Amino acid sequence: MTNNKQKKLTIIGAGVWGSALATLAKRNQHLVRLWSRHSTESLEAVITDADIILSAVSIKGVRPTIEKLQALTLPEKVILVTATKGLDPLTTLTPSQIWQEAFPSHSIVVLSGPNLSKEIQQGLPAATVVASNNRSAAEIVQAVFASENFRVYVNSDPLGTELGGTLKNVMAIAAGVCDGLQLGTNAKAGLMTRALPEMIRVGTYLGAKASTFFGLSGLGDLMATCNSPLSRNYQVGYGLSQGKSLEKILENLEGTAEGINTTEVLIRIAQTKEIYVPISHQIYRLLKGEITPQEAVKALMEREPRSEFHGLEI
Ligand SMILES: NC(=O)C1=CN([C@@H]2O[C@H](COP(=O)(O)OP(=O)(O)OC[C@H]3O[C@@H](n4cnc5c(N)ncnc54)[C@H](O)[C@@H]3O)[C@@H](O)[C@H]2O)C=CC1
Ligand SMILES: O=C(CO)COP(=O)(O)O
Repeated sequence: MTNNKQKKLTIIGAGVWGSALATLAKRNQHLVRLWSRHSTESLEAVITDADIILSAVSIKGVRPTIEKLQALTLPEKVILVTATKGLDPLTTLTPSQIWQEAFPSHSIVVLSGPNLSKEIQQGLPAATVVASNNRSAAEIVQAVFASENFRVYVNSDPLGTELGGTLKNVMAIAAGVCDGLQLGTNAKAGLMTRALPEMIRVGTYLGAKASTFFGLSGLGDLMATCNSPLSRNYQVGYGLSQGKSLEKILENLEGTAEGINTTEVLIRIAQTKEIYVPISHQIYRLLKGEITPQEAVKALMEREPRSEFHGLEI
């Protein structure tokens, strides 16, 4: 039996994040259908009558998922939510930009925040952001997920919200290196603090609001991911600091470390647009095997002296 508040939600992507989001919505008594490309049921069947379709696939699944949906009929009232934290290697676009391009008449909502999926699955308290140009669509998604253990905020900067969650993955790799090399609390504080203006420089260049990066999806997710061994991106950095090869680290990684692809795309953007991204640049060289973790630290420390808020308008 359905009531007015009960929504029909289809989640595409049954990885750890899609599954955690499904748990949250089910706890709120919504009708949830979780689908992955390996499901036996057809995508057409699981989106029938959906009020909301949420995509929690990794970045490489975004375009294939959109193509499958474009081949089906999707009424304009269906709200599309993207929870992916990545950048498209083909176009450098964010997932919400790709979704909006493919479905120009639909409301697109970004869901992003400090949300390590294992903690969410355990029912530990957490907060997140839903952001959209269409506030009422964001509020509908807010109501679907909000509970006593999951506090959901709304904002009107989907791009900034999305880029906070995406760019911090590169910084989480750096944080894993920092902890793995036992560089100490001062170094970690310095790294995380300097990470934020770097993210803001890129984000504002791409059209995001600087203030969004001080919220849950920017600073909040930066703190969560850079401080938790649960983060796959952190694990990548930590593994590299222990002399493991990237290939070996990925063999044992549970799920996707989006920061690897994001670093590559980000460096392409930064080089073309001449954006100063020193931390990301060293992570890029480290991931490529061009330098050791120790050399990355040395390169960061030996740069020309600069003023603290150079080039930043906050
Ligand atoms: N795990 C977490 O704590 C959080 C993850 N995220 C983001 O959510 C996204 C998914 O992350 P996880 O669930 O952790 O990763 P995962 O690796 O567990 O799951 C990835 C999902 O994407 C699907 N997928 C991959 N390639 C595909 C393709 N070519 N076509 C169709 N589907 C494809 C997989 O089937 C799987 O369902 C990532 O962008 C991640 O950054 C966001 C917040 C928290
Ligand atoms: O985005 C996340 C937490 O908010 C998950 O981080 P990882 O993808 O590094 O595990």
